[in-house]
Amino acid sequence: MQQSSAPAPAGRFSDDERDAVYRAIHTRRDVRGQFLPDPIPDDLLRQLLLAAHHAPSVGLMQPWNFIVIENPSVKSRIREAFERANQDAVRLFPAERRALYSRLKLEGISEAPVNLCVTCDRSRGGDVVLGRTHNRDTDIYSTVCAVQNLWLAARAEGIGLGWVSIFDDADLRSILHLPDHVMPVAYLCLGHVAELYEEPELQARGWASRLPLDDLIFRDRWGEAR
Ligand SMILES: Cc1cc2c(cc1C)N(C[C@H](O)[C@H](O)[C@H](O)COP(=O)(O)O)c1[nH]c(=O)[nH]c(=O)c1N2
Repeated sequence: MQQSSAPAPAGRFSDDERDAVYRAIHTRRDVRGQFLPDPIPDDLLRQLLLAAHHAPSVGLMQPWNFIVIENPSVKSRIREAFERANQDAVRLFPAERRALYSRLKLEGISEAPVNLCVTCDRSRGGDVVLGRTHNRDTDIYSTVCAVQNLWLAARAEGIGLGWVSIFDDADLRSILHLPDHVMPVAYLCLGHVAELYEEPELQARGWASRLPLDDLIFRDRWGEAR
């Protein structure tokens, strides 16, 4: 017999619950330099990973894996990979931005007690996955949804999280022994934090700023460039 579970009524959030969700969204920050050395208890880390694991995914593919990295020698190889990539990165910016770029702290690999690589197993679910038939990259999008869930849950738990993407993919693959069908999607640094920036650190440091929302909304103006 086929099993089914009927949809339950959509419970409304209380005002406090709703405010808490928005607070997590609006005060979530990318953390690089504010990590404390205190360890993250295993059950708390598991809670965060459970939040990630409840992300939406194409065809319920759940293509993610979570590689937990705490070993200092692995971290130090990752840090070296970052350094190599970052030396290339700085040269790509116009000369007048390079000094500011070089002053930015863009990772907390060694300081964060836990590093996490969130990967996407592109073969999970077989060749044909519902919803992925016409856009193969939806598995990667799903994995990014898991990262965002993790990021928001971490914020609610007082855990800082920083995403580091300045790597040569081949370095991450080789250090973490990833097979070809597994893609490293996000390299994350996690740890307790004493304080958080009130605005994106890149904005506080004059690198970029949040765009006005109204400039990004297009409604019934299909003829116009966007
Ligand atoms: C895909 C992706 C990749 C990266 C980032 C984010 C995302 C989504 N961010 C963090 C990014 O700079 C930050 O989110 C924005 O500046 C906005 O700041 P808040 O996250 O709101 O604090 C980031 N930060 C950093 O210091 N080094 C990095 O390599 C990256 N890479």
